[in-house]
Amino acid sequence: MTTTATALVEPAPAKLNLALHVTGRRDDGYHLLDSLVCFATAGDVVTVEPGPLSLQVDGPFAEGLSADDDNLCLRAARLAGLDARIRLTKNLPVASGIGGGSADAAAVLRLARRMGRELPQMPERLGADVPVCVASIPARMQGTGEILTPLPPLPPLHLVLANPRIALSTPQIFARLGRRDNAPLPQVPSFADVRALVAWLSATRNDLEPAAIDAAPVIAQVLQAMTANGAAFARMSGSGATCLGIFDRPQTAQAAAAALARHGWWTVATELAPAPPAG
Ligand SMILES: C[C@](O)(CO)[C@H](O)COP(=O)(O)OP(=O)(O)OC[C@H]1O[C@@H](n2ccc(N)nc2=O)[C@H](O)[C@@H]1O
Ligand SMILES: Nc1ncnc2c1ncn2[C@@H]1O[C@H](COP(=O)(O)OP(=O)(O)OP(=O)(O)O)[C@@H](O)[C@H]1O
Repeated sequence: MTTTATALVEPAPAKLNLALHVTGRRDDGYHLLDSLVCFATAGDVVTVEPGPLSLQVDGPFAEGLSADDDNLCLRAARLAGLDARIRLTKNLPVASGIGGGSADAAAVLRLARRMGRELPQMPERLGADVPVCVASIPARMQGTGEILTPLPPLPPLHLVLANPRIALSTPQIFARLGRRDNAPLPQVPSFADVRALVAWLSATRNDLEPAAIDAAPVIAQVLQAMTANGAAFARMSGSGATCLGIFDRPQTAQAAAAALARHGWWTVATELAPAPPAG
C-alpha cells in the first residue's frame, strides 16, 4: 500500500506494566489485577486509507504475525464498523508483554473515532489490555483490565525495553502462578520526581515475573543486565518476556540499550508517550 494524502496515521505505543499485582481469580478463570500502566513512544504504527476492509503488515516483526481475520486490527475494525485499508507497521515483538496486539486494536479504534465512528462498548472484548491502550495515558488498571483510574502525569522517564526474543503465551504464564490472592497496590500518589516513583515501585511487584522466569530463565539475565548497565529500576512487563529499565539520563539509557543488544536481544531506548488527542 503506498501512502496517499488521505491516509490517517495513528501510533500504537507499547504498554508497560510498571507494577502488576494479581489479587484474585474470577469463576471464569480471568484474573483480577491491580496495575500501574504507562505507555512508551516505542510502538507499532497503524495507517488507514479509504477502501474495502483489508490488512497489510510490514515492519521488523511482520514475519511473526498473520494478517488474517483473527488479527486484532481487523477484529477492532469490524467491532467499530470501520471499512478501510489498514497498514500495520509491526515494530514491537509479538507476544512479549507490552500489549502489541492490544495497542494495535486500540489504535484502530482511535482511528475509527477520528473518522466519526463511536467507540464500541466493552472494548475489552478484544483483549483485557485494550481499554487501557485506547486511553494510552498513565493509569491504574483494576478488575480484569476494564476499571481504569487516570493518574496525574508521571515524571519524564528514560526507559529501555529489552526482550530476549522469546514469545510467551499470556494464559500459560497465568496458569503457572503459585498465588492468586496477593495484596492490591499501595495507594498511588502523585510522584514528584523519578526518585519518588522508583521508591514507590520498589515496594511493589510484577506477580507474573517469577512464573515467567520459571518458563524462560533468561528473563532473570535481562533484568540483571539492566541493573548492571545502570538502571535505577528494572522489572518485567505484563506476562513477559519484555523487561523495562528506568535510567537517569537519555545517554545512559541509549548506552544500556546498545550493551543489552550485544546479547542478541531486541532492545530500544525510549521515553513516555504523549497522550493521544482527546476524542
Ligand atoms: C497480563 C496483562 O498484559 C497485564 O496488562 C493483561 O492482563 C493481558 O491482557 P491481554 O493480552 O489483552 O489478555 P487477553 O487476550 O484478554 O487474555 C489472554 C488470556 O490471559 C488470561 N488473562 C488475561 C487477563 C486477565 N485479567 N486474566 C487472565 O487470566 C486468560 O487466560 C486469557 O484467556
Ligand atoms: N496485531 C497484532 N499484533 C500482535 N499480536 C497479535 C495481533 N493480532 C493478533 N495477535 C495475536 O495475539 C497474541 C498476543 O500478542 P501480543 O503481542 O498482543 O501479546 P502481549 O504483548 O503478550 O500482550 P499483553 O501484554 O497484552 O499480554 C499473539 O499470539 C498474536 O498471534
